[in-house]
Amino acid sequence: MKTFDSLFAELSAKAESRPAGSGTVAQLDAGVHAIGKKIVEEAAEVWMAAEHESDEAAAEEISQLLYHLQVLMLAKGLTLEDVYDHL
Ligand SMILES: N=c1c2ncn([C@@H]3O[C@H](COP(=O)(O)OP(=O)(O)OP(=O)(O)O)[C@@H](O)[C@H]3O)c2ncn1[C@@H]1O[C@H](COP(=O)(O)O)[C@@H](O)[C@H]1O
Repeated sequence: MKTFDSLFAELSAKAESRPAGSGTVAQLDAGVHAIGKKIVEEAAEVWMAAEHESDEAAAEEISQLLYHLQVLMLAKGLTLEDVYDHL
């Protein structure tokens, strides 16, 4: 099963190797402003799913929000440690 850390390692490698067809590379190329808008959109979907949909739907939306947060971290050059320092 994929974890937060293993997904970050996977996305870091994609950012480095820039494989064709990667949505992550496309998002990184779109930049911080576009990624930030996606985060706000995904956060709203988490809220709506948690309040009005199934637990499974909420979990799926949460996974998408975590993914987009990681893309923003990569766009900003932030590491897991940079974030974990504040937990
Ligand atoms: N976990 C994710 C993940 N979660 C969410 N997303 C993206 O977020 C979008 C979800 O947004 P929405 O629900 O709003 O769907 P949508 O409106 O159709 O999205 P868009 O039209 O905005 O693309 C999906 O279309 C994906 O593009 C993800 N994209 C990739 N991953 C994982 O990241 C890894 C690398 O992916 P690639 O870079 O694409 O190879 C792989 O392991 C993937 O499983």
